[in-house]
Parts: sequence; C-alpha cells; structure tokens
Amino acid sequence: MGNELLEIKNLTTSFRIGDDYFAAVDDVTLTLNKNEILGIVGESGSGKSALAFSIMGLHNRAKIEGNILLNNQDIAKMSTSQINKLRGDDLAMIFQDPLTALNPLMEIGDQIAETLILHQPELSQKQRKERVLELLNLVGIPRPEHVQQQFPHELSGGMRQRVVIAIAIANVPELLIADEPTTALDVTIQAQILDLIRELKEDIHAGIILITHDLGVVAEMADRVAVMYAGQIVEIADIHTLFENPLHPYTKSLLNSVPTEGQDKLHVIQGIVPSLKNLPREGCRFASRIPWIDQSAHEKNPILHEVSSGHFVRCTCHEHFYFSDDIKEEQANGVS
Ligand SMILES: Nc1ncnc2c1ncn2[C@@H]1O[C@H](COP(=O)(O)OP(=O)(O)OP(=O)(O)O)[C@@H](O)[C@H]1O
Repeated sequence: MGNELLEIKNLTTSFRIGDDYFAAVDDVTLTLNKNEILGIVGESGSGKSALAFSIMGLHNRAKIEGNILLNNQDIAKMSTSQINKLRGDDLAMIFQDPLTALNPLMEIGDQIAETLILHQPELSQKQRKERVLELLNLVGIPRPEHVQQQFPHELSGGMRQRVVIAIAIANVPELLIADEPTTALDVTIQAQILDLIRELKEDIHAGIILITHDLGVVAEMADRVAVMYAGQIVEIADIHTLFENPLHPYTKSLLNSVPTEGQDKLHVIQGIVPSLKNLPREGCRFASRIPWIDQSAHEKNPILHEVSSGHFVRCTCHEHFYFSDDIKEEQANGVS
C-alpha cells in the first residue's frame, strides 16, 4: 500500500429529487497519497463539491454508496459521532467563503481555541493559548496577539481566509480539502493563500484535495489532476501529462478556453453541464456538447482507459475529436 492516504472506490452520491435519487457523483474511484496535492477541476455543476462533502461526511440527506477509505477506515460507513470526531481532527476542510465559515460573534482566538478544546482536550489553557498564537503565526497573520482578540468583520478577506486555514490545520489533519479556497479573494491575495497552502503541505505532510474551476491554480499547485464532468471523472493524470498531452475532449476544451501567451482565439465550450435530473445516464455524457463528432466515436458504456502509466481517459471519442472552430476556419480558408 505504501503512501496511500485516501482511497475512494466506486463512490456514488445521490440526491433525492421528487420520488427518485439522482447521482451527482457517479461511480468515482481515485486515490490520494500522503504529501500530495490532487486537483479536481470541472465546470459548475460537475459534482466537485458533492464529492468533497461526501468525503467530509457532510451530506446527511444524500445516499452514499461505495467506499471512502482514509487510512483504511471507511468514512462512508461511519456513524455521525465517529465522523464528527474525525472532522477537524484527521480530516479538515477550507471552504470558499471565509465569512460564512467563521462565527461573526466570536473572537478569532476563541474560534481557534474551540477546535483545540474539542480535539486536543489534554492541552492546558496555557498550552492552548500558545498554540493559538503559533497557528496565527504559521498562517502569516501579523501581530497575532492583537488579531486573536478581533472579530471576523474587523479583518480583510485574505486575513479571514488565513484564520479559516489556521482552524483547519489546528489539529494537524492528514487530509485537507480546499474547496475553491481563493475564489472569494482578490487576485494578489489569491497567490498568497495558494503559497500558504503549498507551504502547509510541506509543514504538516497532509494530503490535499484542491477543488477549483481555475486551471491556472491547478497548474501551479497540483501534483495530479482529476477532471470531472457530469458527476464522473473523465480524465486523470499527473500535472505535466494533463497539460502537455490532454486527451478527453472536455479537458482539451477547458484548456483551450484559458487565455495563454501567443494564442489568438479562445475556445468557447458549447452549452452547459446538464442539471442533475436531466443528466444523460447512458453513453458518453459529453457527447451532446460536441455534436459535430460522429456518434460512432463514442463508447456505449464509456469506461476509464489507462492510456499510459497513471493516465486514464474515459470513452474512445478522444481518438476522433477535433475542435469545430478548426473546421470552420479551414472551410473559410478554402481547405477541404
Ligand atoms: N443537496 C442537493 N440536493 C439536490 N441536488 C444537489 C445538491 N447538492 C448539489 N446538487 C446538484 O448536484 C450537481 C453537482 O453539484 P456540485 O455543487 O457538486 O457541483 P460543483 O462542480 O461543485 O459546482 P460549483 O463549482 O458551482 O460548486 C448539481 O447539479 C447540483 O445542482
């Protein structure tokens, strides 16, 4: 087994809509190693947060099938009290919006101390106070003695996110999930927070799942990337392979929709991720967004194929894929 921290096997998370359950995460299998950052990318509605919340045991009304093994213990089979104990201890999450993650009526220092009281009751009051200051220092908050007595609204967005991170790492989690941790922040602050998360990986040797729709963030941060579309992983590879040899039409479309140096036109992905109720459950889920590709290019029941060591891609349609813009351009230039 070696370095594996998290092993997700055939995870399906379904929500009840009317009389039926619909899978927002559909048969996802992946692993995360210790000391590794796994990026999860995909458009809004692709199931990234549903996956993160399933790992955190925060979907109390969803139907969860499959296994979520953290150090060989199955989170998916735990009782609420077991998972509550794990959460904030071995398992922690940094949410998108620091303001909603913090208690507006409680001093910063007390909010950090609260998680220490819960998960490290053996600490004396003096040790706890020292640890609060140490954590504020670790996340780069200047004048921690002063800041610990402040309330969330007295801090900037970037400082608040640092506090959220201090709470998340207070008990040295083995697994840290960051769900769009910089989306609510200014661009300059984003870079600082990402640097901080990267440093923390080294400091606490955590495995980190970084959820984002921003491929630039993934390129800078992740060791491996899983691309999600309509509840499924459509491609997974190490960071270099994914950026240098993307295969799935969705991955290629995402990469082509990001501005890069020397690129004169951006690709626009047609359509949107279908709503949960209207997701096609058979065939290639991306087919409707690349209608110019012949139906015969798609597999009937697309599976993940290992195309090279550690590089998996779903469906055979990638072998026949081209951008429709290229054809239009060729036609305009008289190339047949
Ligand atoms: N509690 C819920 N009940 C019903 N449907 C839900 C629930 N939570 C999420 N969904 C649906 O599941 C699908 C996946 O949502 P999810 O939030 O995981 O996507 P996402 O990729 O994280 O998007 P975003 O980047 O916007 O957060 C969407 O169609 C969403 O509407």
